[in-house]
Amino acid sequence: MRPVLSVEGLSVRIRTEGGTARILEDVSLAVPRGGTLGVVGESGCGKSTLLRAILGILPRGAELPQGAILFEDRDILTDRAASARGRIGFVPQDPYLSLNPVFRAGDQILEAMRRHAPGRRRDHRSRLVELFRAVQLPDPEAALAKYPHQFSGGQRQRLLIAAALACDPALVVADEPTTALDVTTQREILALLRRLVAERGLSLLFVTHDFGVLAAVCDSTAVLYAGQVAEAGPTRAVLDAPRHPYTRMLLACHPDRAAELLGIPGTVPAATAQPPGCRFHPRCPLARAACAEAPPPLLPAGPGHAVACPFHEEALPEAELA
Ligand SMILES: Nc1ncnc2c1ncn2[C@@H]1O[C@H](COP(=O)(O)OP(=O)(O)OP(=O)(O)O)[C@@H](O)[C@H]1O
Repeated sequence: MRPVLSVEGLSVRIRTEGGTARILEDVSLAVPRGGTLGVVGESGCGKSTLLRAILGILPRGAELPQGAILFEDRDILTDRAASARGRIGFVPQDPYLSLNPVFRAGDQILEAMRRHAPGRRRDHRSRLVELFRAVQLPDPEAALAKYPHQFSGGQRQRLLIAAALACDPALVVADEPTTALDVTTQREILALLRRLVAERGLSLLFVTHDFGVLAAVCDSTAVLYAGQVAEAGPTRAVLDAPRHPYTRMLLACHPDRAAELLGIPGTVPAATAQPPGCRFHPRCPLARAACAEAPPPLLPAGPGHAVACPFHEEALPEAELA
């Protein structure tokens, strides 16, 4: 079956006063229909920019992206009529910042439903109550009349998940939707997302910097480093048998996978000063001259598993894995 979303050779650049920020470079990945893809990487590696490109909301100064973003087989970068607006649900990172405090939460979602699918208010209303029930908001009828501050953080995130589902999207993209929540609530929201994917056949693109979250939700994973895909494959293969030196070093820092990425020695380069070739080479213990010459292609590393490093079979020095 063809993927619901297929990003092919996507490059995103933004002009800034400090030069051109080369944020994403030749990124390819796919979200299978009814499947979940996680995109993981350190802060600044381009996760949010990837989502913005998919949602068609790149910031001011962005050049026309190179490559293609095929959503239900049409390129939403070039085919205006194929615009994905309203057909891709979005769950934002911070439920506290994503609702207008002066309007009832239900009205805000109903307004969005009306914009995307004109129809009778009563029908939208009953669909929203059904969605509130599906995301397990207590007393769904009463929830319609409440203001955002009358919900807890976890309940607000449930509201936003309901909002993302309201227009019956073919794909839901979620930008670290549990980061702002406490651990227990985080677990509940992840369980909810898993259940919705299973019961509603949702396709989900999930951005995170937390390997634990990734393992809990995503069937497949793409590891992003400085705007390039370092490694991609089934989540279990990427976590249990990581191939790229970057993934191996990250996972060695967090053997229990429960912690967030704290990073490895060095920093992600500024987007205006990306190194040539493999962008990880200045931090890589396996690097050699060739790594600075051209970006390495993704090479097969197992069933459905690919790695952008020709030296991925070499052992890393012990010190890097301590
Ligand atoms: N509008 C912009 N203009 C210039 N550079 C930008 C802009 N937006 C993002 N960047 C740069 O692009 C790179 C990737 O940023 P992005 O926000 O996509 O990363 P991220 O992986 O989502 O990070 P985080 O996990 O911290 O949210 C960073 O170096 C960032 O400074």
